[in-house]
Amino acid sequence: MRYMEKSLPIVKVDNLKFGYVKNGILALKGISLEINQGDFIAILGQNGSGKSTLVRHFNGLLQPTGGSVMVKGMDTRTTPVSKLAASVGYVFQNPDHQIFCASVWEEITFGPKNLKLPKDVIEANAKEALKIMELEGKENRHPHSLSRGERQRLAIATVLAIKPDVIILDEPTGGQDKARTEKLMKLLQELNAKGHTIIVITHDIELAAEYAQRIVVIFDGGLLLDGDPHAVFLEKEKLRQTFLTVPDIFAFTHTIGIKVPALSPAQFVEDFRKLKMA
Ligand SMILES: Nc1ncnc2c1ncn2[C@@H]1O[C@H](COP(=O)(O)OP(=O)(O)OP(=O)(O)O)[C@@H](O)[C@H]1O
Repeated sequence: MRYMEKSLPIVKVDNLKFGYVKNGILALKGISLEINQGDFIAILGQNGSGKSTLVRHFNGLLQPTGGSVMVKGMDTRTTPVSKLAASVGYVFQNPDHQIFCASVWEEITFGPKNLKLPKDVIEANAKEALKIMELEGKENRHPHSLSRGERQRLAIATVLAIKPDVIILDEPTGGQDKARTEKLMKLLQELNAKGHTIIVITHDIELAAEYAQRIVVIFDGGLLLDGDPHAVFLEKEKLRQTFLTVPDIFAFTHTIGIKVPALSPAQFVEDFRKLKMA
């Protein structure tokens, strides 16, 4: 069921601060951000800038040290993680931090069972997720006997089986080849078109440019940039500060004076074709 309260942001982050107790690191230094239903966001930033720490607040894995995070109007500090899990699914950067069952089938049905979904819905969701992630026929395998790429896809499938409003993927393309990466990003686009809010953490600015409608750049625990890819890519100074380089095709088409610079080579070719036909 998609979130219908359109007047409210689906996730509202207000002056979020977070410090890790064990080493005293202040990972988030006061971030404010509103995520709307249907957004497709790429979160960029250097290693250790706070990207994972930020998104782990969205499903209650972490609780704010200061400020607040509201999900569908629910304060994550007072809402059980099990309730948040029905709305926000988080795919870990390392699938082995997520996978713990003895078989693929157990793994894929664990989340829906925990949410006490009806048996037939659990089965249907699990089968659909396995099909989408091309893991059919591997139901009885031990997850740790799968390849790294397959384990990554299983981790994604476990979240898809819950059908949460918000799907967060922490560097989902690690361990996937180019074809699979493209397939995964296209799948995320389809899920987005069905109303799911998609948040992808990535170091791949080209990927962000091609698929995301909004780019958020985190720098040293703070929000450096937030906007559509064109607006963000024009902020050269700020991007330089965090060692991000705009995609070559954007830089090229911007330099030669194209009014709306291309975000991907495919888009450039498409724009050029249209121009020729006009
Ligand atoms: N479990 C933890 N315990 C203590 N400190 C942590 C923990 N996780 C992250 N940190 C620290 O918090 C800061 C932010 O880390 P975080 O993992 O959120 O960054 P990131 O932008 O996701 O990095 P990467 O791109 O490397 O995944 C870093 O200084 C990191 O060392």
